[in-house]
Amino acid sequence: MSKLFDKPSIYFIMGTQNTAGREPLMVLEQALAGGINHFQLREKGSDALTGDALMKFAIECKWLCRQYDVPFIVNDHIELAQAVDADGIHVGQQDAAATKVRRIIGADKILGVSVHSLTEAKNAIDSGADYVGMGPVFNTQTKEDAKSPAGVSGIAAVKKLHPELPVIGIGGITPDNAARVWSAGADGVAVISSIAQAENIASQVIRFKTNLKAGAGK
Ligand SMILES: Cc1ncsc1CCOP(=O)(O)O
Ligand SMILES: C=C1C=NC(C(F)(F)F)=NC1=N
Ligand SMILES: [Mg+2]
Repeated sequence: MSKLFDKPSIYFIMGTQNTAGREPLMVLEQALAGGINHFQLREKGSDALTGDALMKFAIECKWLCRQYDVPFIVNDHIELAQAVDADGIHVGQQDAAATKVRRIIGADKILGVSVHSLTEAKNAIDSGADYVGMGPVFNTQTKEDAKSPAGVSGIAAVKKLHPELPVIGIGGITPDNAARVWSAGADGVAVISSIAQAENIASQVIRFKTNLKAGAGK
């Protein structure tokens, strides 16, 4: 299997509440056409899909990702990830313990863990995480209970101690600041609103790629 995060990964994350009223599957298809490298279904909030509607939506997202050979990751909901045979699951510190999740999903699925410190990063590695997400890096309105922006120092610190651990930056990332996350050593950038709410979604993904490639040269 190719390296999970061939640098720099554009990791698109979306739920039905992030698309500013546009058809979510159209948004995902456009992002895939633009060349995202990973997709995470993060269905949260009061008007989030549930039950059969969520299951149906998740299956449709998964098949779109399959058409573009992009890993399909489910946030939080292990049972949903299992039910639709997702490629992986992403859990936060308040979700099921990563060790338990790894045992449930098995060795071949992707396990991502949100971390906010070196200790949490170490625990994630010991729990069998394939990558960690760190943020919010910049200001974000997308996650109501987000911690205050931490900048890129945490990413640099984790990469220094664990150079082999893929680290994804998240929170307020746009084409204009993505290179800063990249030059701090991140293996990829996770993006919700800057892609999901872009005028032209595919071109916005291409803008991320172009700016990251340019930033990589620095
Ligand atoms: C899920 C999450 N975790 C930390 S910030 C964030 C939201 C990121 O959304 P956006 O890319 O729109 O700032
Ligand atoms: C809260 C989150 C933090 N990081 C990530 C990822 F980008 F996948 F690492 N996803 C999340 N849902
Ligand atoms: Mg969570």
